[in-house]
Amino acid sequence: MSMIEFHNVQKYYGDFHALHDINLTIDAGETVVLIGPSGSGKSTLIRTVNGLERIQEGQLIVNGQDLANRKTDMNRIRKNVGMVFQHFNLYANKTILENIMLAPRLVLKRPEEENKKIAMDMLDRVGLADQAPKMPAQLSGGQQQRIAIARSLAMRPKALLFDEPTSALDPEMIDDVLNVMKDIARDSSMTMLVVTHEMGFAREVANRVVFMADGHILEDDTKEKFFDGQPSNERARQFLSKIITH
Ligand SMILES: Nc1ncnc2c1ncn2[C@@H]1O[C@H](COP(=O)(O)OP(=O)(O)OP(=O)(O)O)[C@@H](O)[C@H]1O
Repeated sequence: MSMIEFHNVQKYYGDFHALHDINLTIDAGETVVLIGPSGSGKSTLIRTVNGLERIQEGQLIVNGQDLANRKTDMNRIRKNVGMVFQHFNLYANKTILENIMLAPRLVLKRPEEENKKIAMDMLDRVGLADQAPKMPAQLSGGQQQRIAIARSLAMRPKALLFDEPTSALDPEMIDDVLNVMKDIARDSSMTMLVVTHEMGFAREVANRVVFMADGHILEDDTKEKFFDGQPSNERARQFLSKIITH
């Protein structure tokens, strides 16, 4: 069953054509890594999936709902599709536990006791159950990003979008966040679309690697073909050799 389907999608910012004729299908449970040079449209593409950016032409079906249709309820989409950003934006004046319980309480009206239990389970899943009573500023950047992931998981989404989740972190914290993401990716019930330059993550857990440049998808391969064979697109080959040697 497909979770995300782009059919001939076009996206413009004013006159600027940011996404050109995007066709991409992601099945439920798949992990897809999206790569490409700066400005190629990766953030734009990922942000269309939960309606943070609207598309102008084509069809975008997420969890069975058509996002091109203005009548589609975006709140329903966002309940099922979580997003983790580069900057985690936790509420500074609330404890870690409160940060995680807030959205399920307000959006899902989840009963308090159950909400707390799920929040603690998710904290445990990201290895930070002992941090529950602390304030965000008492945690490192890597820990805060793991809290942001737990916060998304607490909504029990069907899909998670990650937009460069480790690129604002100090190097020694990156692996802790990637390990949490790998654990989620191995859970076959979760669909993941991840913008990252961390090719170790892609090699280990991605089902597919998608390469974008100038708003076009130029390559969409299984990870085996992408890493062990050769991407057929010349720009994808060049990009790959650059990010792997650096
Ligand atoms: N709100 C906006 N208004 C106008 N142009 C935009 C807007 N957001 C992005 N763009 C342009 O769209 C293009 C794609 O940007 P996008 O951020 O999606 O690329 P990206 O591949 O994620 O880049 P990076 O790796 O640097 O984050 C860029 O040329 C960018 O300048």
